[in-house]
Amino acid sequence: MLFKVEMKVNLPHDMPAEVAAEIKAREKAYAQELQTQGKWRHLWRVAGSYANVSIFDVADNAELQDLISNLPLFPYMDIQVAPLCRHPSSIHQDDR
Ligand SMILES: O=C(O)C[C@H]1C=CC(=O)O1
Repeated sequence: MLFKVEMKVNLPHDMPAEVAAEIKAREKAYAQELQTQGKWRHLWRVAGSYANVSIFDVADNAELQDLISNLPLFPYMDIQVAPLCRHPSSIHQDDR
């Protein structure tokens, strides 16, 4: 199942820089592992914002919840999720 996930990061302004850097490093490693597994299909920065638009390919809602809630930045993000389905005009056969 495909999901569009929009994440906006809101780190506390008083968070020490080294704490933020450590969380971001863990987030990057986790995000890259999920991309390697094919579960995090697309990851795009929203220009001008500390936010991203992502496409996840997971078995079901429960797996998406599990993956997202384990993001190291999860406590500091506003997240919006939308389920996707194939567009009838799409020429991409791998869209599901
Ligand atoms: O930077 C972000 O958009 C937040 C988060 C998503 C992937 C990652 O490495 O950090």
